[in-house]
Amino acid sequence: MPIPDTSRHTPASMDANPNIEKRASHCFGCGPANPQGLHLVFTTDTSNPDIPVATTQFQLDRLHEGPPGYIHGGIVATLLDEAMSKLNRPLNVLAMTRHMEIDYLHPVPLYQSLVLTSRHLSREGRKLFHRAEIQRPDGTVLARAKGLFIVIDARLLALAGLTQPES
Ligand SMILES: CCCCCCCCCCCCCC(=O)SCCNC(=O)CCNC(=O)[C@H](O)C(C)(C)COP(=O)(O)OP(=O)(O)OC[C@H]1O[C@@H](n2cnc3c(N)ncnc32)[C@H](O)[C@@H]1OP(=O)(O)O
Repeated sequence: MPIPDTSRHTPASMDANPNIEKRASHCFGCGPANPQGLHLVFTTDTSNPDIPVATTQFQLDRLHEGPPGYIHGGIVATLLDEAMSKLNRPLNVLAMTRHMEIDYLHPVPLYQSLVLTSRHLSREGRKLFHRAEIQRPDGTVLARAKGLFIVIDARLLALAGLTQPES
């Protein structure tokens, strides 16, 4: 019997380390340990600490195809969600996506280098409002999203058997 590939088959509940950041190494969007993930690496501009901006460049191939030659719409949503989620740590919170809405303005092409960027808009208590865009290098916006993220408190994290990130 073949030995299971633990990078794919170990359930999160069986990971030894409860630290939330170490567990994030298999995140489909940004986890370096996920062999099928997107491996997105963001640069975060915190020159205005109240309005962080996250940016990355990416290029996908047919593994993520939807319409012939273009990225699947669900993957477009993943890209936009991932970019917005990268604004939470610079704001010193853990937060999860509660709601997002997407405008698919143009098909998003495979095999082209594209720019994915996100920006924090505002905060109301535990509600964070962000936006994100996918652009061609010439600035043409192909898809954009607005997202509502809810701050996860330590109690909820503990209930899930997880611990806070190391500061
Ligand atoms: C538990 C595991 C923890 C893991 C931590 C990982 C951290 C890092 C992970 C990185 C992940 C990367 C990203 C990912 O992929 S995250 C993965 C995808 N997201 C999820 O799985 C989250 C699932 N949802 C939940 O678990 C709960 O909803 C949470 C815990 C988030 C909040 O549940 P809770 O029961 O506490 O609250 P609520 O849901 O009733 O509502 C909350 C508030 O939102 C308001 N509202 C709702 N809709 C709208 C709207 N359209 N416009 C304006 N406002 C709206 C609503 O009125 C309320 O406001 P208020 O009444 O309070 O004023």
